[in-house]
Amino acid sequence: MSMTLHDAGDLLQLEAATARLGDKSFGPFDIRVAPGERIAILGPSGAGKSTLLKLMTRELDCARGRMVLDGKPLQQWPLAQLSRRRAVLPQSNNVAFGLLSELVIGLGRVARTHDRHGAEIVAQAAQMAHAGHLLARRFDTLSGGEQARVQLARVFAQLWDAEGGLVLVDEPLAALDPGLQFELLESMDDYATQRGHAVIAILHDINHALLGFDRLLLIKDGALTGDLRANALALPALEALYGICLNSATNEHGELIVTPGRRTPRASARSALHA
Ligand SMILES: Nc1ncnc2c1ncn2[C@@H]1O[C@H](COP(=O)(O)OP(=O)(O)OP(=O)(O)O)[C@@H](O)[C@H]1O
Repeated sequence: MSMTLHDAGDLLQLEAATARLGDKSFGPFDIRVAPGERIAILGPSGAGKSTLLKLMTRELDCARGRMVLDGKPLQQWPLAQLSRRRAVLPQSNNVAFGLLSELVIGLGRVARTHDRHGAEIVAQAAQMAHAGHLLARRFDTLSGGEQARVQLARVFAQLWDAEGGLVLVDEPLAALDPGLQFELLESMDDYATQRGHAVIAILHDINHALLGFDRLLLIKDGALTGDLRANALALPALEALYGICLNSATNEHGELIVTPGRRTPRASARSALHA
């Protein structure tokens, strides 16, 4: 009897995927990603979020288990083909000294041999990432937030003319001011929705996760501790994940907004002095 190793509907499937870094083990992760899904990965610092993302991007090998992208084991994808199907924004990018932003964004297109519309796509991707005015600037002279926008434009350019792809991003909004964070959250959403791309993003901001994503993967101590819809029912699990309180409200657009707070009042040094 032949066994199906993946669900035909899945874009990405992790089957007991386990990573090892030094003496630490991460996983086993059992995760299925459907085409077009928007997934946020949340968890405390050092929990293993980037490690999980690196497994999904093939930057790290599975010590055990396996990963399947669109029906084919991830390891078997030829690199050029893979880069036309999935794009990755790592947590930090080291770009060769002196490259123009336009060229950095164009790096997203290198797997295409006859890229007739490449220049046009680079310009459009830059616009979408609010980096259109940075194209002629040297990347290494840009601020952290400007560099983040150029890198996001590179990711946009990579899968600009693809459909049903996978976008994996590690803290894409961390270096941006609050206004730009909302703008780029919207850009990522528009970009992915127009093309049917799934998005998996590591985030530290719970509000961004609730606002722009359908599903939350909660990571703690190297393991998946929750796989939930991104709605009010997820709040107790989020409180437990970070050891905090979340006060919630609904804004005038009907969106759920949370305010993180401490679980217990702060025992301040001042009150201890007067005790
Ligand atoms: N190459 C490595 N060798 C050994 N340990 C590592 C290695 N890379 C990461 N780690 C450790 O593995 C743990 C998980 O790291 P990871 O980067 O996945 O965390 P994270 O959840 O993304 O954290 P943050 O939110 O701070 O970015 C951390 O304790 C980290 O120090």
